[in-house]
Amino acid sequence: MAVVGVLALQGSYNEHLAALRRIGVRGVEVRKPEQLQGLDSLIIPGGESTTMAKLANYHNLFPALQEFVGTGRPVWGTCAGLIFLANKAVGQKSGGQELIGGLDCTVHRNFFGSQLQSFETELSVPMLAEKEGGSDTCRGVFIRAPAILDVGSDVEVLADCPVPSDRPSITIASGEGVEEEVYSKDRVIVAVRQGNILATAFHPELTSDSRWHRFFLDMDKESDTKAFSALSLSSSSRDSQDGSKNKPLDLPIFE
Ligand SMILES: NC(=O)CC[C@H](N)C(=O)O
Repeated sequence: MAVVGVLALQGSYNEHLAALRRIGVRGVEVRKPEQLQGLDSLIIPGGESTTMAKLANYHNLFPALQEFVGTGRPVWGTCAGLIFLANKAVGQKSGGQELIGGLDCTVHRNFFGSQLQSFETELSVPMLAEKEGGSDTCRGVFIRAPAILDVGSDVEVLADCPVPSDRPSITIASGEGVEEEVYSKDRVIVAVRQGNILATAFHPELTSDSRWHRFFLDMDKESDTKAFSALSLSSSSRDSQDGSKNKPLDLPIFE
């Protein structure tokens, strides 16, 4: 059976583990470098990226995480996890923070503003519907969310969303002082894929729609001949576990 690691330093790792359980996949908590060995793939959850980086440093996890991403095994970052995977992050606390990197994009850490500007919206995700069935939208739960300002040529954009009209202008502390941040486009990128790296600025693990978790597991199958026993679930049992088909998307999802 495929073993999916979930970085369990801080943030919504329990919700990811529960989402994996709902589709019959074993997730294991990762807190130490040696726990990355033997994993088929890794999820880096949302939370607070500066705190998570401090804890990752404390446990000397960065070299092992960078090596894991370098092996090409699937890695999915949600929210703070997206920030961790970006090659470049802006809007950081002064002094910045260490990143794992690997995803060729620039991310703004708190693009949509403070915790008070958290929101939910329906996102158009035709790719997800095409690959995993169901509706061509998904519920996007954005909690003091980052967004992706630009991407490299190898990065596929999976979803974007309108920039809220009440989005506050944000100042960025840089080495030279404080800069006003300007974003002039009316839409912003919130989900991308680059090879085996998946990143979402929102939290699919907080909804009952399992399709992002399925899509993540399917990525490895696509690029590798390894078979996930989780995916040998019959289509009827998969359908019966797919909250997006059988009931409205409910929040919150806790177990
Ligand atoms: N929900 C989240 O993961 C928020 C991430 C947050 N913006 C950060 O900087 O870490």
